[in-house]
Amino acid sequence: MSERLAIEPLTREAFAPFGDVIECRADSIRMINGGTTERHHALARPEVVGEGASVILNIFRGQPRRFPYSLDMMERHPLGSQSFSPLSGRPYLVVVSPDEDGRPGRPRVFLAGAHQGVNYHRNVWHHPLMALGTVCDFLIADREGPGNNLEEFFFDNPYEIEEPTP
Ligand SMILES: NC(=O)N[C@@H](O)C(=O)O
Ligand code: NI
Repeated sequence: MSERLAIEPLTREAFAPFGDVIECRADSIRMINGGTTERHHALARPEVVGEGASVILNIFRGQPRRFPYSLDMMERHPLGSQSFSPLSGRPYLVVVSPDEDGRPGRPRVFLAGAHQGVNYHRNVWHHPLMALGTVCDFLIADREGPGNNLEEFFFDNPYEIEEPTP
């Protein structure tokens, strides 16, 4: 019997140990363009390390996950951060874990709204993209460059995630 993981609402505070939430905030506003535009400034800072590395922008077109979902692995990117910003107007799941002696600890599952992006800090354990309901596009900022930027870990006992209730 797999251990079921609860789904939490995504908040800046709860996600802080793992990265940034990219969403409009009253304290991030800078009025620009003659007062016609709110600039929500520096909500996250992409990070890449290593000679010849650069930050790139990508679009991921994700297939929806099926539920109940068996969470059997996590990954991390030791050489760079990775951000996901939804482009399709739908919520999605974000799954992260603390590091425990080089392996992911108990995962935490967050339900992200269509107005919320996330930026995983460098080397933070997370599950690959989890789109919900239909094919969804996401704008991704992550790293291109030399070296291996992907570490995966497979659990001996997968966890289970139930379908999120809307
Ligand atoms: N492989 C890849 O670029 N995607 C993953 O890193 C992910 O977090 O979805
Ligand atoms: Ni990733």
